[in-house]
Amino acid sequence: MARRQIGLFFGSFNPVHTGHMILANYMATRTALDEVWMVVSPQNPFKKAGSLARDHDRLHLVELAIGETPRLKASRVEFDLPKPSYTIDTLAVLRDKYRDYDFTLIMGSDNLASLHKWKNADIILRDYRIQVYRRPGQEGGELSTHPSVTVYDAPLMQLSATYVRNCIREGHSVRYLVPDAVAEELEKSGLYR
Ligand SMILES: Nc1ncnc2c1ncn2[C@@H]1O[C@H](COP(=O)(O)OP(=O)(O)OP(=O)(O)O)[C@@H](O)[C@H]1O
Ligand SMILES: O=C(O)c1ccc[n+]([C@@H]2O[C@H](COP(=O)([O-])O)[C@@H](O)[C@H]2O)c1
Repeated sequence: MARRQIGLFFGSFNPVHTGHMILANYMATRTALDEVWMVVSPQNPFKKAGSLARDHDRLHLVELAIGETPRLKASRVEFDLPKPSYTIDTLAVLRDKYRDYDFTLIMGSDNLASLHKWKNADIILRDYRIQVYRRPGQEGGELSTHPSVTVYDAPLMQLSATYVRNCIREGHSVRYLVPDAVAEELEKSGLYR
């Protein structure tokens, strides 16, 4: 039987937005992947924790965003690992736990451009395939042509979690910037206000 192909889309998802969902769904339905797991990272090693909502709140929003969408899943695997969240360590845990699955990384071209600074980047590039999604105005740098990297052209959306957080703080609507269920929950909970 063919091994199940899982795409891992790591992110702070602070909060998850429509750009993330377009990317996750594109990778899950238009490439050789069987599923995409959206892995919520408690703490990106490169980002300040300052405006970061609680892990469980961010995970809940990702679960709401996914709803019943086929092939998409939310993962909390990093919640039980040391912080900050080093991707190589998470990959080792997942490989060990799911021996029948093949894991591929999914990332935006902005993250590819700084991948060389990640912990054990050389091992990540040697042992894993990486599916990259072009982010407006952000090229992936030299690694775009690495043999482990495939760059996909998917619909572009100029949107960031920072922009969504700023909208909320300034009292503007985020409807359509995030999935409906996420917009409702953000309004109800007062998160990022
Ligand atoms: N609009 C977008 N379109 C496609 N990919 C995106 C978009 N925004 C973020 N990504 C990708 O999603 C992943 C997780 O990103 P992250 O959670 O940091 O979102 P972000 O919107 O960039 O957040 P922030 O503004 O807080 O830095 C990264 O690989 C990033 O490249
Ligand atoms: O492993 C590393 O060294 C490393 C360095 C920078 C970022 N990452 C991971 O990359 C993912 C994307 O982060 P973010 O905040 O841009 O959504 C998140 O899971 C981080 O933990 C991982």
